[in-house]
Formats: sequence, structure tokens, C-alpha cells
Amino acid sequence: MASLRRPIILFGPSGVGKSTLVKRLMQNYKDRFGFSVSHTTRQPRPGERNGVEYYFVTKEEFQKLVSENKFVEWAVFSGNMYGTSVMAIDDVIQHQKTPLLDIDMQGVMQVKKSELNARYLFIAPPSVECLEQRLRGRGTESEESISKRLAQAIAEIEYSKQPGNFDGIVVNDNLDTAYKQLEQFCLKDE
Ligand SMILES: Nc1ncnc2c1ncn2[C@@H]1O[C@H](COP(=O)(O)OP(=O)(O)OP(=O)(O)O)[C@@H](O)[C@H]1O
Repeated sequence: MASLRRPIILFGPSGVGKSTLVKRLMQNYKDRFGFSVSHTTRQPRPGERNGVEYYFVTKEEFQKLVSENKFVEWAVFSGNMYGTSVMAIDDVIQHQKTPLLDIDMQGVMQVKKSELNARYLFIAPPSVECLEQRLRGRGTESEESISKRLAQAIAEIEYSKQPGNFDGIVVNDNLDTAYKQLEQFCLKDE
């Protein structure tokens, strides 16, 4: 996959604010960045549209894509499958934009082994307690799902403490400050 523009990978615990931040960046830089739309087997949340936030597919469709080697990375998270297709990244590159990916830690590990020459930005919560509040506040998760996401969050925060696992880190405490830091990272060194 040849690209002059290095894809940017945002990762961090569920509920930390990745979608909120990416949405703002995409609004402000429509022509510069393109969101790589992932596939998922989870149900759409209210307002989510197929092909915009995600490609919503069945388990069978997802497994077919896996067997055809169509994903750069994929993972099972909270009982659902998520994946980044080669097609989704190529689609952004063909529009002369820098691909932005929002993936989880398992995905990051797989992409690091792939030929994708990406830059990695870790989005961290101010604290695990704050993350829990945001997940609850979003009102999209069951108690079971919140517990799973928090357990995973602790593993992701540990991963982020190991040197060399990311190129930049943004603590999403104040949203405006975090956004500015995200913008700075994304605009430099393309
Ligand atoms: N800096 C912030 N301060 C307070 N609330 C925030 C901040 N950033 C995001 N939020 C809120 O936290 C909740 C989680 O944010 P968001 O859905 O963007 O997280 P996410 O990291 O994309 O999660 P997932 O990985 O599960 O999709 C949302 O309700 C959002 O409005």
C-alpha cells in the first residue's frame, strides 16, 4: 500500500473521547484528513449510519472478509468484531487525504506488524474514574459492557506506559485543550 501521507492511528480506552475528538478534526479539516471507516458486527447506536461511522455487517460477512484477507487488523471486543479494511484506507488515500484510524490496542499491535507506516497517538483519560463517568454519561453501555471496557482500559493504560508504543500522547481532560494537542500532532510531519 503506497502512501505519501502516513496514516494516523488514534487509540485509547473506550469512552476516552476518541470519536468526539476525531469528529472535530474532520469538521475542521475536511479536505486534509479522511476517517477510515471500520467494519463492525455490533449494533448501530442511535444516529450512527452505515458507511459513515462504521460499516455494519453480520458475523458471517465479517468472517468472510477475514478469510479473504481484507483486513489490516481486526479484533473481538466486548463480544463484537471490529476491523480496518485495506479498502477503507485506500479509499481515503485515493481522495488525496491522510487516513485517520480509531482502533483498539489489539489492532495497534497488528498494524505495527503490517506494512502500514503509521503514526500512533494515544488518547488517555485523566483517570479511570473519569473514564467510568464518561462511559456512564454516554448512556450507550450496559453495566456488563462498562465493566469489560474498564478492565480493558486498565490494560491499555499499562500498554501505553511502555516506551516506544506511541509517537504522541494527549490526555483528554479539557476537551478544547486536548483537541488543540491532537490538531498539532496531526498537522506536523506528514
Ligand atoms: N474532554 C471531555 N470532557 C468530558 N466529556 C467528554 C470529553 N471528551 C469526550 N467526552 C464525552 O465522553 C463520552 C465518550 O466519548 P466518545 O464516545 O467520543 O469516546 P470513544 O473513545 O470514541 O469511545 P468508543 O471507543 O467506545 O467509541 C461521550 O459522551 C463524550 O461526549
